Amino acid sequence: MAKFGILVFPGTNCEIDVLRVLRYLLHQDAELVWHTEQDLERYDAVILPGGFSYGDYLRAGAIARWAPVIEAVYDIAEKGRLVLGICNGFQILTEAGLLPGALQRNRHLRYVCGWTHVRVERIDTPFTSAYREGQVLRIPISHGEGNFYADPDTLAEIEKWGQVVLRYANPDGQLTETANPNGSLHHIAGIMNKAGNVMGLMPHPERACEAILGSEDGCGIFASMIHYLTRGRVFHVD
Ligand SMILES: NC(=O)CC[C@H](N)C(=O)O
Repeated sequence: MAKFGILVFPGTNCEIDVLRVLRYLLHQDAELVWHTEQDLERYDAVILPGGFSYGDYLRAGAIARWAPVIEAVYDIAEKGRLVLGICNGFQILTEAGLLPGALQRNRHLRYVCGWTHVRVERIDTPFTSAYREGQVLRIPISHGEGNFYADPDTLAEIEKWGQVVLRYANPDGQLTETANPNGSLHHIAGIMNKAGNVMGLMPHPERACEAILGSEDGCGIFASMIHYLTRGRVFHVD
């Protein structure tokens, strides 16, 4: 069993969904952690869930990034523990400099909420080993600022290091214009750091872990993390 800390900032709203998946569906030790916490040493993995931390004032994630708990996130990331940012959590991780690039307002300047498809680009990571290479996942999105941007040099480096984990695609895995819901460069939906222990993604895998909710495709993210943490290595299912 792995021990997960789920960070909660004022305005976070997806923490119970993540807690439910980890505790009741996947039977892990998981608990909520308030943003004032300064020590995350007791967790194998930390998740920054979605929401509207500090009301998205200034920019989504720009204020949460200065919360006391973020210093502790730097510490455990440095030690190679797993850190996953979902939606607003991804925004906070880019603001904190733990992941490259930025999440700008959606290209059409509208909030988008609905189902999307993402193609798994890497399966040799602690977050995606439960999937098949090129597998297309059906996972919902819900954001106003999900338009991934990086300057040309940073984007080239992200691609060169193979840091793109998920790209928006159509159900056949093609990177068509209409499959990109927010204008993200290179269809980027999820990236990791160079070390491979910090990942952020805009889609909400915790909302796609039960068939009754319309998809179980998101569960592989959490299952991969658990496998990595309990077996100590990346595992390929097939
Ligand atoms: N679901 C979320 O985490 C929303 C993220 C952020 N508040 C946005 O609108 O972009």
